[in-house]
Amino acid sequence: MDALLPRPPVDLGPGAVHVPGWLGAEQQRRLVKACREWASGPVPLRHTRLPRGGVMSVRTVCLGWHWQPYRYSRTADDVNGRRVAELPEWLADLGRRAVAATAQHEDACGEGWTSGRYDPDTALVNFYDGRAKMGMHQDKDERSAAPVVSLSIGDTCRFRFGNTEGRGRPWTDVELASGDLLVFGGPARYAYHGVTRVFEGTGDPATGLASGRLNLTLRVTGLSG
Ligand SMILES: O=C(O)CCC(=O)C(=O)O
Ligand SMILES: [Fe+2]
Repeated sequence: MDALLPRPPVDLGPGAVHVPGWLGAEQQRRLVKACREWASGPVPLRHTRLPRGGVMSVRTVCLGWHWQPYRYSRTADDVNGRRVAELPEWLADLGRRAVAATAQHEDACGEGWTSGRYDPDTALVNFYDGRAKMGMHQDKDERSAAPVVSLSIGDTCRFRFGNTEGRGRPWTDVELASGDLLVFGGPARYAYHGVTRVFEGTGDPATGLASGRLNLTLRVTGLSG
């Protein structure tokens, strides 16, 4: 299908670019395999607990830094207290290539996002089953305004990209399919966004993921230590 109907990159407003089919089949397989390993430890894939007692429907494992609402730490204090796995250099490299791939959109983004070296130090790996969703939120626990690089594998989802003012409209709904890249930085860095639906059974099992959806976001925490 991808080859039959190539989908060109789309700007989702200043600072946000969606590049369909950016990851090749081999890269997707490699990522699925790696995610499976990360999901088994040292910190297991888990439903993140929210401060008010709820749990997120997605399951998450973190690399480099552990995220829990609403901070980063080196150890997974809300799971098993262990230090999270390192963010591998090959994944940081993939993030750099992702940012470079969207460089032609930089003009639309005001402040340059490709001017410095992109050095992500954390990745959040989210797994969605057919019922999982993610409510509208900002990625704002990082102390750096560097862009967020998002990679999707498996089932297609409906991703809602909103505005920086609040959870409501205006927003743009896009379908993120297996292999798609999304980068948001500059004026879009603090835009609200979420996943309203996963379309079960739309992923290709050849990726190694028999069902569900994986999303990896690479970020710069701006933290040290
Ligand atoms: O799954 C996605 O596409 C978005 C994930 C996300 O927004 C997050 O992890 O903060
Ligand atoms: Fe997010």
